[in-house]
Amino acid sequence: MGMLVDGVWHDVWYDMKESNGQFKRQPSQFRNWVTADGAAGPTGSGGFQAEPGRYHLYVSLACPWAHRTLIFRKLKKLEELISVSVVDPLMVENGWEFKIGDGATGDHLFGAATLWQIYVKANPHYFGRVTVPVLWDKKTGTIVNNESAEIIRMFNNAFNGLTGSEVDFYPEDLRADIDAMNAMIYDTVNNGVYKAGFATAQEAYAENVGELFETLDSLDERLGKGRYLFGDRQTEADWRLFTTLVRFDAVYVGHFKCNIRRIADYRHLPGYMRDLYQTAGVAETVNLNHIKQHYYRSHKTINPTGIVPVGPALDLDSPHGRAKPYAA
Ligand SMILES: N[C@@H](CCC(=O)N[C@@H](CS)C(=O)NCC(=O)O)C(=O)O
Repeated sequence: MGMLVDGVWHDVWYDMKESNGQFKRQPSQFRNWVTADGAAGPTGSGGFQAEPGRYHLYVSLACPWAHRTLIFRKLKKLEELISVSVVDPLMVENGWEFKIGDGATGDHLFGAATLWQIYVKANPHYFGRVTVPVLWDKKTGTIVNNESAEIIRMFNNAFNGLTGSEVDFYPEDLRADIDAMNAMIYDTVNNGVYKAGFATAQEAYAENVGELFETLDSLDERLGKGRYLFGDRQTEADWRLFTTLVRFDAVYVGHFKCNIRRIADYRHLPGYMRDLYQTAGVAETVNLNHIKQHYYRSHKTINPTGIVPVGPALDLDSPHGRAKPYAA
């Protein structure tokens, strides 16, 4: 684990002294958008037109943020258009590394050894953390964007003219509600588990765990009234929640000490999670081995022995029971 300082790699853990033991996630720095016609998106500059074969995704199968982009690539029929390289699950002194085997693919574009080398290709003076996912432009040789929330928005619509995909996970009439739901889920659930797990002060940990379970309790209640977060319409908000839920009992309960309840203990969340998991194509994006290997072996300050727990036994393929009574 480390960061780049003026393009030079340094092996350093998160500095939390300034923040009273609270984990603060750094904003992503590459913020251009791929658009249908190459016009600039909401941030950054233009010149990144949706074209088959032009873009490449760098992901970790362990990472919940990168996982969103893989799900959207699958559901939006982008597999033929956007290629992917998968990093090794272990992230230690060199950060994310490229190795081949057991689901890790190596770097298909440059044969690089580490992800930081890709960041330096895009910006030789890059200063900051080296995170997945990364959306790379083969044509101009740079990183278009390294913010998963934005990459999934691009995938949702920029390539529709090429794929013919019409499914819309961010429909106009629900946008404000989806944004509000995302904000709550991001802060207290997606990032909430990290804020609990990386906390180095008891109070910071307890506060974040409390907020996390308050949100999970309220979501469980909401999911008693509809199949998805917005009734019978599957949206971006469901997929953003899913990537944390599917890691929860295997990793966050033990490794991040988010252990007031398991997802399995809830009434509606387990079936909801399996429903999403069983959506065509999604199971192939879930790699519980990478997930467990990454967290338990990479965070030496949390789990110094690097022992990976054998359990829990999860059955994501069992019937989800969610299609009724919610179907109209
Ligand atoms: N805001 C980013 C966050 C991505 C992120 O933090 N990824 C983690 C893996 S789960 C990472 O690569 N961390 C490396 C580091 O912080 O040094 C996004 O959603 O794309």
